Amino acid sequence: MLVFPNAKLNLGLHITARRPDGFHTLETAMVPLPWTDALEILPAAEGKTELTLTGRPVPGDPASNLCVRAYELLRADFPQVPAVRINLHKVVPIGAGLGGGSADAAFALKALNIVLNLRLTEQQQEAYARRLGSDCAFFIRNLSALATGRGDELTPLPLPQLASTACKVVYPNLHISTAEAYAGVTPRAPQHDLRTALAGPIETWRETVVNDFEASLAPKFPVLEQLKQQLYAAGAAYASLSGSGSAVFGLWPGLETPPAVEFNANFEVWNGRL
Ligand SMILES: C[C@@](CO)(OP(=O)(O)O)[C@H](O)COP(=O)(O)OP(=O)(O)OC[C@H]1O[C@@H](n2ccc(N)nc2=O)[C@H](O)[C@@H]1O
Ligand SMILES: Nc1ncnc2c1ncn2[C@@H]1O[C@H](COP(=O)(O)OP(=O)(O)O)[C@@H](O)[C@H]1O
Repeated sequence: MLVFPNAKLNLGLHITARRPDGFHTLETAMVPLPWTDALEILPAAEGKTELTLTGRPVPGDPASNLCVRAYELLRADFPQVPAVRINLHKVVPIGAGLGGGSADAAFALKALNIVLNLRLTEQQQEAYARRLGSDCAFFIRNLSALATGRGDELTPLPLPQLASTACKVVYPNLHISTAEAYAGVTPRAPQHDLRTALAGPIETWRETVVNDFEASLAPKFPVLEQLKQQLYAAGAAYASLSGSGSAVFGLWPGLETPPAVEFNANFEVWNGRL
């Protein structure tokens, strides 16, 4: 079975408290971004589960790849399942705040559910996904949602303004560790109610929709603010860091495609619609 795990963007992100377990409570809107990897899961020819990686190099031991961890998690509960061959072609930038690894984990669970005929409900798949990462549960239903708690409590959040909006995502070739980014933030009460702010026209979001990672990352990574300013100079109605970065995106309501913008030649750019 061949699936295409897509990335996500965060629209606003409030880090509200540090929990005793070291994780943080947050509220953020998550929307699917159609920048995708390709993931194939097949019954294994021999009795051994194997992963083949192509495309962008994925840091870390292949045995700890989130696709393999998804399989191992299911096998612990369903020991009779056969071995599988997993082929992952990695496209989405890593350490970018685009949730690419989390998407691979969730899409692996969804594909394994079908290939191994496990008949898990979406709710059960979300429960497995949560165990692989805070962001993973979002990618099971893969619909725009308000995420609270650790980022895994999801409430549907339709955002009709995005239907006719062009989007540009810029990855400045910088790997930002999510754990380190959280460690640099001082939690605080939100200045605006996120749901109310996002109900307004996109043009108002510049004043009301904030990603709390931006202020703490800015001194260390000045390129992030520079990218936002470049996107605003090119007419974006809203520009922001996604998640814990380093990808920055801009939105152009009413446009089919975003305007061309000159970035450093080492940066990667995705243009399209959400
Ligand atoms: C910041 C966000 C916003 O959507 O996305 P990314 O920037 O990673 O894409 C997420 O909260 C990232 O979720 P995810 O990438 O799944 O994180 P996890 O694997 O669960 O945790 C990685 C590390 O981040 C920190 N962490 C994560 C989630 C959370 N609510 N509080 C935390 O403090 C912890 O230090 C944890 O060890
Ligand atoms: N399939 C995978 N794709 C990407 N990263 C993976 C994968 N499996 C494990 N990882 C690990 O997860 C880390 C961060 O993944 P990713 O979700 O892409 O970043 P972000 O948290 O910025 O959205 C990487 O440093 C990598 O070691």
